[in-house]
Amino acid sequence: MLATLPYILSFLVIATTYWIYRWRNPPCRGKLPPGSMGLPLIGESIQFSIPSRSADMPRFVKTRMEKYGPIFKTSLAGRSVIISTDPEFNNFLFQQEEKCVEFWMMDAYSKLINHTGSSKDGGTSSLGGEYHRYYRRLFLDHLGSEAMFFEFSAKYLFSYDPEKCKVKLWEKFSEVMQALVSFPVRIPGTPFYRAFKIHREIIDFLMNTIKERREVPEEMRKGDCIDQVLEHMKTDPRITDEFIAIVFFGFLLGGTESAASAFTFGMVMLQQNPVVLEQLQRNGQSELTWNEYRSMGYTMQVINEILRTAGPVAAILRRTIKEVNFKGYTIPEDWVILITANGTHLSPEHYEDPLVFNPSRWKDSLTNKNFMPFGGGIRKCPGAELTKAIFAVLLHLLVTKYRWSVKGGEIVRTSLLLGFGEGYRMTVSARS
Ligand code: HEM
Repeated sequence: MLATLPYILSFLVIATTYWIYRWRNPPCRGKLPPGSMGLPLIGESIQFSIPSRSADMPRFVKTRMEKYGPIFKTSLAGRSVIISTDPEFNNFLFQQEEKCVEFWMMDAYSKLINHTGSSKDGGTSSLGGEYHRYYRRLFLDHLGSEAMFFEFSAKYLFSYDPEKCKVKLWEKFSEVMQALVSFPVRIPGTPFYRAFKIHREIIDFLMNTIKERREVPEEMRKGDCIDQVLEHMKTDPRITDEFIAIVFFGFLLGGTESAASAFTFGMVMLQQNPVVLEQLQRNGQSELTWNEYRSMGYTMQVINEILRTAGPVAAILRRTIKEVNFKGYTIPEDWVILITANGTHLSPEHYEDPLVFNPSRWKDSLTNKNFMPFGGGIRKCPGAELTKAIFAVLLHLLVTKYRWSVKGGEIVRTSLLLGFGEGYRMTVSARS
């Protein structure tokens, strides 16, 4: 036995060295983008999750962009990942939906919401591409241009009343969001475990709401989204209560947090830039009508600038379903690509003085190829126009009817989200 020990040890050393080598140099038929795969197994997950307390792009992205350029590799939560801040590559990827890349959620997120959109997994066990199609149809058919942010959306979807309902949905959603990039292990005490339990509570709450509504006589229903869904259910047996609960969960999680945090960020920026605020006030003297909205040149410039600087959706995730070749790099199949518009919107290469809040930079055109706050291609945010309309109305009301001052707070960015630490405290009072 003793005689074989040196052989066993040598074998272990060689196998471990080879494993580490393979970890650092993943197999690829061409040239992978530069970058570091970090430590075996955990990769660079820890560095990725460290928040930055500034309005600038997340530190994780900034330091790597400076070192490696706009496209780089890393490893996060057990996955091989390419991060792209290159607008050309991002626009290329938006056009490659379902050809070379597909929608992807971090493993923790898919496990949390019991949803895998991946064709590799055969679509989701129960939902898959159907989830996406139903989701979009329901959104565009029903929400039209009236819904707003979290509680407004919840009210519109299923007549949720935050004042009367004992379940404080918003607080629960915030907790779930904090666990979106975590290792998907269901061990008590971990953020994932807690988020998993809260997610189940929310789904049960939503399923219960659907069940209760079913018992209400048709003539007494509220005409909200649930009522429409109950009609669909009569003719389509695939639409179950759980399916709808998951769709609503997706709506609330996907849109409302981004819009609310971008708007909060905008209020802070306006307070810090009195010249912009004054110009908005001058523009907003008349009553707001549809024609007025369409011609709100400066307001639209302010909205663009809020979306550019706030960048509430810091990551759009895709998985390669085929090898992707771009600008001399090869990205193998089954890698995750994290598209971060912040890396473009806050880069001096694409915007002069990117941290300066300057709506006038949009005076000649409100669009350009380096501006993608709502993503692009077939997955582009269906709430984009709605968000801009709501922002326009809210800004108009705020600057004409109210004054506000920021009492304290800080901007906290992670590589995925825009947040405000303990919250931003503001006082808002009506103008006399
Ligand atoms: C500042 C506000 C918002 C920003 C920056 C934003 C951004 C985005 C982005 C980048 C995507 C694409 C994700 C991807 O390609 O994987 C997306 C998708 C989506 N957004 Fe928004 N969004 C905002 C507001 C909203 C609002 C208010 C709603 C609804 C009330 C909404 C509903 C959705 C939905 C349902 C999707 C999924 C679309 C799909 O899967 O095809 N968004 N959003």
